[in-house]
Amino acid sequence: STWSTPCHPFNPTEHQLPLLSQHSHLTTCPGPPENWHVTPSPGKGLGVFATRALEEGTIVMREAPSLLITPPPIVPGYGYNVTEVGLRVQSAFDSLSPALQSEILSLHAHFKPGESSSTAFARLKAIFRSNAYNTGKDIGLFPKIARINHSCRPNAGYVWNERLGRRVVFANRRIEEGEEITDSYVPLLLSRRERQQRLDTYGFRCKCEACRVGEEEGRKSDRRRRDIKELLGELERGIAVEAKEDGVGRKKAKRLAKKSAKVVGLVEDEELPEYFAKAYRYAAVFHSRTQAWENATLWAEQGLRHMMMADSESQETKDMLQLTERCRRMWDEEQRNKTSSKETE
Ligand SMILES: C[S@@+](CC[C@H](N)C(=O)[O-])C[C@H]1O[C@@H](n2cnc3c(N)ncnc32)[C@H](O)[C@@H]1O
Repeated sequence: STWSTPCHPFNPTEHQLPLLSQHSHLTTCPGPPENWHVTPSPGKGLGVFATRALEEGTIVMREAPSLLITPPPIVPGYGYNVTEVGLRVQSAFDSLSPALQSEILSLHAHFKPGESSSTAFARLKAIFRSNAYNTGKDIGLFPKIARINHSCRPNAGYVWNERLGRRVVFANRRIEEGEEITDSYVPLLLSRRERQQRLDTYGFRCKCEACRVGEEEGRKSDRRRRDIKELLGELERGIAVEAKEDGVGRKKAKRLAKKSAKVVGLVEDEELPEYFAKAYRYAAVFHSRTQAWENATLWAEQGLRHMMMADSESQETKDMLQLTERCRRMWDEEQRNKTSSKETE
């Protein structure tokens, strides 16, 4: 990745290019070539495209926010006080270098119908609304990541990495050379209509491959996403409850194991890698509760692979590694017991 070489040490102020020019060894070091570039995307303004094939898990970008605000408290039933958000954005913007300010001002701004676009304040507010991402408890603008267009079946995932202070975008499946890199602006477990309602804020009609399908295929996709949401909710509640060792407990564990296998099938059919790690983890946990060690191990390994892509050092990933090791040990033991009982026969 761009940031992991000695040319780009981790430094929260690295976006302030004028400072870098004082360190000639930094500016003369060419660094690795980017694996993406920004170019027009028909019907979508600019977009980000892969300059070479990117294997699943490849980090596309790691970017620190250029502008970050802590939002005001949400007013119940109303949301954020928009003017207050705007004032915080303006004040953060005013403290930036001219280079960063002009990078931000070059970003896309979508104005709502009837909204004034005549003042600099109105433009900055619209830019923020059209491009910002939630960043932990804050909201941030990432000018490079902001060029990534939306898809309801995105080929890139992202996480806010608190330790690095960066948003990380990675390929969640193989991306071909020349293919547009996409992420999602809205929760994906909504129907086409609900997703479109949310995307109206950004001022476009989604024509991604998940939305472009015929009515029947579209209805199937809506149903799958709704089922995934319901099943994940049920499994989430089930995981919090210790499995009982009695007959009722075993029956319940079997039922949940079956549902976890079902949700894996659904996220795979719907091609939503964003939910793979979650689904594989549930499948591993519930199959371990039924002592189906082979399946539990295979799913744990898949879950671990996907969590490693997002953040190899997160607590979630460490917990998954432990679960994977436990499943492997238990499966090995099961194999050994089978072999020795055959030998004694
Ligand atoms: C965060 S910006 C993405 C980069 C933007 N295309 C640009 O030129 O800077 C969001 C804006 O991009 C456009 N956009 C993003 N995804 C799109 C899509 N799937 N179809 C059409 N327009 C899209 C919309 O205008 C949206 O308001």
